[in-house]
Amino acid sequence: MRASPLPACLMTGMALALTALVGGLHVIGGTGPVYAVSERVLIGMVALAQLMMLAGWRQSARVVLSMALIPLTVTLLSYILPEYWVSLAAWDRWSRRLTQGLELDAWRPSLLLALSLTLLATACATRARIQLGGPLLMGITVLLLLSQLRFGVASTSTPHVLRYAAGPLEQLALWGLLGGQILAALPGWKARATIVHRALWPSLILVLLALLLWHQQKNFTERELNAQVRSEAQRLADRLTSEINEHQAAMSRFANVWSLFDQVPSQEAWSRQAALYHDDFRYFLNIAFIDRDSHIVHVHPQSNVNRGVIGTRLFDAQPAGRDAVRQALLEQQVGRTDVIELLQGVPGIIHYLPIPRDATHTLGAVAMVVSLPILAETLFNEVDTRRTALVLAEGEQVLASQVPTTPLGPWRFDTLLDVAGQPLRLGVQPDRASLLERHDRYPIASLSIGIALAYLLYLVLYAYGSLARQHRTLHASNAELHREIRTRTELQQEIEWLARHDELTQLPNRRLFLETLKAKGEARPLSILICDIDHFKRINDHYGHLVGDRYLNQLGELGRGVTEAHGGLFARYGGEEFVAYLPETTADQAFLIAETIRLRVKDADLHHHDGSVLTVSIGTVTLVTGPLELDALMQAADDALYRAKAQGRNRVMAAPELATSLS
Ligand SMILES: Nc1nc2c(ncn2[C@@H]2O[C@H](COP(=O)(O)OP(=O)(O)OP(=O)(O)O)[C@@H](O)[C@H]2O)c(=O)[nH]1
Repeated sequence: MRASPLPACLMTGMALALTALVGGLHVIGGTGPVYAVSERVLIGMVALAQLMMLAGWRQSARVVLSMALIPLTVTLLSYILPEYWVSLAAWDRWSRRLTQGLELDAWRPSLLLALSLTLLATACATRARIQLGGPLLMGITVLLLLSQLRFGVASTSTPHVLRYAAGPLEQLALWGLLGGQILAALPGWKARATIVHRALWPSLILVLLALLLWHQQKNFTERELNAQVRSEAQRLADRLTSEINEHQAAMSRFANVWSLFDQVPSQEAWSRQAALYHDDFRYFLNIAFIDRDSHIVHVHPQSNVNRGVIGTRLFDAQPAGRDAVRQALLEQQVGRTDVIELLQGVPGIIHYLPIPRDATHTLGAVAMVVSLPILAETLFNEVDTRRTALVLAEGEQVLASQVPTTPLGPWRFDTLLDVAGQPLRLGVQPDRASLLERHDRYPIASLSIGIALAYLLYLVLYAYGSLARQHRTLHASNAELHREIRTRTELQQEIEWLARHDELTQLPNRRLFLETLKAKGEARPLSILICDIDHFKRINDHYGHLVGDRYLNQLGELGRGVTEAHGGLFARYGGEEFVAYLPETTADQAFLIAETIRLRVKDADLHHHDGSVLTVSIGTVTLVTGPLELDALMQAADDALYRAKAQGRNRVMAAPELATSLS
C-alpha cells in the first residue's frame, strides 16, 4: 500500500460502510448472536485502519490494527491450543472476566473469519510490502474466503460443532477489504513481479495443500466426534431399556406373589408388599389390586387423589384401560393402556398384570400406575443433565425433558425405547461446551502450521530471489568495471608510451632519451651520437612524405640495431635527426659505431630521385670524466655534426673528448 489510489479507498470505505450498516441494524434490531457483533466490530476496526493507512495516517492506523490483532490472536489461540494446555473452562473464566458473563464461545468469531482478518490486518500493518509477503497474505486470504464461501454453498449433512465460516455479509466485507488492499498494492507490482511469482506459487500451493489437509482432518474429526456422541446416546438408550425391563420383571414378580394366595389380600398385606416396590421404583405412582369383576379394591399409597377410585368398576369407568383390564382378567395376559393422563395430572401408563389361580381362573389383577415423568427422571438421573439435554417423547408430545441452561450443540440423536410395548422416543443432545471440549484441535493446528510454513517458504524464496538478482546486478557491474579499468589502463599505457616514443619509428623520443641519460648516465666514458639524414628534404620533395616516412623508419631500424648491439639507446630526436646514447663507450668506440651506422645506411639501398645513395652525417662526443652536463654534451655533438655537414656530409665527425668538473 504505497499510494492512496481512489479505487482502493472506495473499496475499503464500502467494506467499512457495510460493516457499520449491518452492525447498526443489529444494534437497532437487538437480535442475533454475540459473536456476530464481535466479528463486525473487528472487521470494522481493520477496515478503519486500512482507510487510515491509505490516507497516510500510518501511526494511528497501526494503533487500531494492534488493538484488533490482540483479540484476533486470542481467538486463534483459543482455537489452536490443545484442551490439555488451556481448557475451554479456563478460556471461559478469562472470557467472563473480560466480557461480563459471556463465555468464550459466545463472542468468539468464526475460525476462517478470524484467520482471514488476521492476515488482512498483518498485510495492512506492513502496507502489503511484497518483501514481507503481502501478496502471499492476500493470496491466502483469497483461498480462505473461497473456502468460507464453500461452507455457505455446499450443504452438509451434519452441522459442524465449530463455527468455521462467517455470515454472508461479513464475508462480503472481507472481500471488500481484500479488494482495497489489492488495488492499493497494484502500482509498482510489476517491478519485482518475477521474484514474487517465483516465491508466490510454491507457497500458495503449500497453503492449498494445508487447506485440503485441514478439510479432510476437520471432516474426519467431526465425524468421529459425531459417532462418539451417537454411540454414547445409544448406550444411554440401552441402559434405559434395561432399566425398563427390570421394572417390568419386578411387576411380574409382584403379581406372581399374589397367585400363592387363594383370596383377595387384606389392605394391610397389600400395602406392606406394595410399599416395597413403591419405594424401590419411585415411578410406580400407585399399585392397585383389581378384583375379578374389575373393581379397584386396594390402592397403595392412598392419597386424596386416589382414595375416591376405590370400589370403581373399571369395566364401566375407564374407557382407556378397559381393554387392558379385560386382557388381564379374562385372558390372563399383561394388558396396558396407551400413554394417558393419570389422575395425578401427569402422563403415564397403567399396566394390568393378571394374578392367576389356575389355568382359567384369576384372583384378580395388579394395576401398576407408571408415571412417565418420574420414570424419565429416575432414568435421567444416571446422566449428567447439566451437559446433556434429554427428552422423552411420544411422537411429538414431550413426556419428560431435562435441558441444561447452557447452549446446546448442533447434534441430537433420537432412539426408540420400548416402554412396556409402548414405543417412546428418547432424544439426547449434548451441550455445545462439552462438544467443544472434546473437539480435536489438530485440524486447525495443521491449517495454521501450513499457513505459517507457507509464509516462511515465501520469505525464504523471496529473499533468495532478491539476493540472486542483486548478485547478478553486482556481477554485471563488476564485469563492466573490470572492462572499464582494463580499457583505461591500456589507454594510460598508450599515453605513457606515446609521451616517450615516436609514433612513426616506434623509437624512444627526445624525452625518453634525455630521461635515460639523466637516470643512467653516471658511467664514464659516455658517448653521444647525433645523426642527421643528408638532403632529406629532397626525398620528401620528390617522393612525397609517405616515402620519406618509410626512409625514416628504415633508418630508425638500422640505427636501433647497431646501437642496441652495443648496449646503447637509439632515439628519434626530432625531424630527420636521431641521437644515440652509448654508456661506457670511448671516443674511438663511439666513432666506430657511428661509422658502422653511416656505412649501413649507405649500403641500405635507399636512393634519392637522381639515383644517388642516401647518406647520413654523424657527430659524436665522449664525456670522459666529470658530471653530466647535458647542454654542453649535446652542443658539442651538434657542433661535430655541423662540421660533418659542412665538410661535405656522409661522414662522422668526433668532437673533442669532454671532461667536466664540479663547479
Ligand atoms: N617525411 C618526413 N619528413 C620529415 C619529417 N620530419 C622532418 N621532415 C623533413 O625533413 C626535412 C629536413 O630538411 P632540412 O632541415 O632542410 O635538411 P636536409 O634537406 O636534410 O638537408 P641537410 O640537413 O642540410 O642535409 C624537411 O623537408 C622536413 O619536412 C617526418 O617526420 N617525415
